[in-house]
Amino acid sequence: MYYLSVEHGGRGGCIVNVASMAGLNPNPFSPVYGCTKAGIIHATRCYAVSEAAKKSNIRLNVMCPAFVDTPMFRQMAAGDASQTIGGDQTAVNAFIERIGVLSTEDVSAALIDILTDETRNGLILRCAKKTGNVYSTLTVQDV
Ligand SMILES: NC(=O)C1=CN([C@@H]2O[C@H](COP(=O)(O)OP(=O)(O)OC[C@H]3O[C@@H](n4cnc5c(N)ncnc54)[C@H](O)[C@@H]3O)[C@@H](O)[C@H]2O)C=CC1
Ligand SMILES: CCCCCC(=O)/C=C/C=C\C/C=C\C/C=C\CCCC(=O)O
Repeated sequence: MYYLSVEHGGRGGCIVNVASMAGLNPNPFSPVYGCTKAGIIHATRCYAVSEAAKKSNIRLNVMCPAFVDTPMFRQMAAGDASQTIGGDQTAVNAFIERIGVLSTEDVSAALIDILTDETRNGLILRCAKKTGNVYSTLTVQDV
C-alpha cells in the first residue's frame, strides 16, 4: 500500500490477496493453515475500509479458491503435504473428490475479473469447481 499510495508516487490500484476456502469453511484436515487464511481474509477486509486505502484509491480484495491443480495440491493429493495434519489419506481424497479441483486457468480468469472491475472492493471471492465464482462479504453491520 505504501508504494501504491499517491503521496509516495503511486497511482492507486488493486491488491488481491490469496487466501483459501479453508479460511472460511472449517475442515478437519488443516486447522493451522485455515487459521492463517482466515487472518488473511480479515486483514484484507480491514485494510479495504481504511482511510489510507480510500485516500489513495487502492482496492483490496481476497480470493478464496477451493482445490486448484498446482504442485502443492498434487503433493497433498499424494499424501505428502505440510498443509494437512496427516492421518487418513482416504478421507482427504474423498474430500477432494467431493469439492472438485479447479484449473489454474479458472483461477486466473477470476483474478482478471477482480482486477478489471473497479467496483470490487473489500470482497471475498470464493472459487470452487461446483459453484463457480461467487463474491460475498461477511459484514454483520457497517461501522
Ligand atoms: N492449490 C490449492 O488447492 C490452493 C492454493 N491456495 C493458495 O494459493 C497460493 C498458491 O498455492 P499453490 O500454487 O497451490 O502452491 P505451490 O506450492 O504449488 O506454489 C507456490 C509457489 O510460490 C513460490 N514461493 C514460495 N515462497 C515464496 C516466496 N517467499 N517468494 C516468492 N515465491 C515464493 C514457490 O516457489 C512456488 O512456485 C497459496 O497461498 C495457497 O495457500 C488456496 C486455495 C487452494
Ligand atoms: C485441506 C488442505 C488445504 C490445502 C489447499 C487449499 O487451500 C484447498 C482448499 C480446498 C477446500 C477448502 C476446505 C474447505 C472447503 C469446504 C467446502 C467448500 C465448498 C465449495 C463449494 O462447492 O461451495
